[in-house]
Amino acid sequence: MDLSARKLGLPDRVRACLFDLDGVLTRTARLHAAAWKEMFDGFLSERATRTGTPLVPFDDVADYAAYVDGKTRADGTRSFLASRGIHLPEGEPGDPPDAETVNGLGNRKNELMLSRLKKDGVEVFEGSVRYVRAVRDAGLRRAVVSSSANCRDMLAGAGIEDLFEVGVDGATVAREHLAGKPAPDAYLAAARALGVPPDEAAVFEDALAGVEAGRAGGFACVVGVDRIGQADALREHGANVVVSDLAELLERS
Ligand SMILES: O=P(O)(O)OC[C@H]1O[C@@H](O)[C@H](O)[C@@H](O)[C@@H]1O
Repeated sequence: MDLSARKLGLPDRVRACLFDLDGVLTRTARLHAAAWKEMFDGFLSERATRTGTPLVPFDDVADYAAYVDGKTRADGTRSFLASRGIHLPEGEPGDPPDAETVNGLGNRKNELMLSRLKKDGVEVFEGSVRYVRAVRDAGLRRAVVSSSANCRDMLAGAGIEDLFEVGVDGATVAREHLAGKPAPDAYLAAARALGVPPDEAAVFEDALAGVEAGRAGGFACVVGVDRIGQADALREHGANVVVSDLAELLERS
């Protein structure tokens, strides 16, 4: 029996922990949600004026959780637009931020996100950092698995990059043509890079698309991290256990 994993509130067979970034390790999910709202509301309002239809703004809680949270920038853009019956051309990665394409809107959101990051900086959840240190001290392997192409900069900005041996992020997903969350591919790639089979690895996620990815990958345990009162939805989408802070897992065991 491996007592190390048990002290971390995880099944005995767990040898690796795979952490999402935004909303699990760093307090950046609300910055993403605000940047998405600013971008989509600008786009929707121009469109409403042009077509003479009423403006229904982006809901930064409900729309964010259902269509955008946890997904890559392009998948989030497409998914929300589809929920409103809007289909735009893909365009090119280098499209200017005023282009009416999936890439153009994504680039517009990224400009807004980067200026918010510059202003607010990257704050961590202290309980999460304490937990990751306990995971390291127990001798378990550690990876970050994020859909964000800004993941490396955010880890560096938060000063926690040294805690992780492997990083699979939005840039990796694009470069290696992986399917984004809710597909399990990014988590499976991280487990493979650590040399640990999925049924000996735990996934830590705050997004519905993220816990779905954990369930689809056949991981030993999917820990849902509930920051916004969506514990039931996290369970329905694949979490085996839900906590409001990772430090709770240390206190439990
Ligand atoms: O636009 P980025 O930084 O590449 O991030 C993509 C996505 O990354 C995910 O981690 C966030 O949950 C989403 O909100 C975000 O949209």
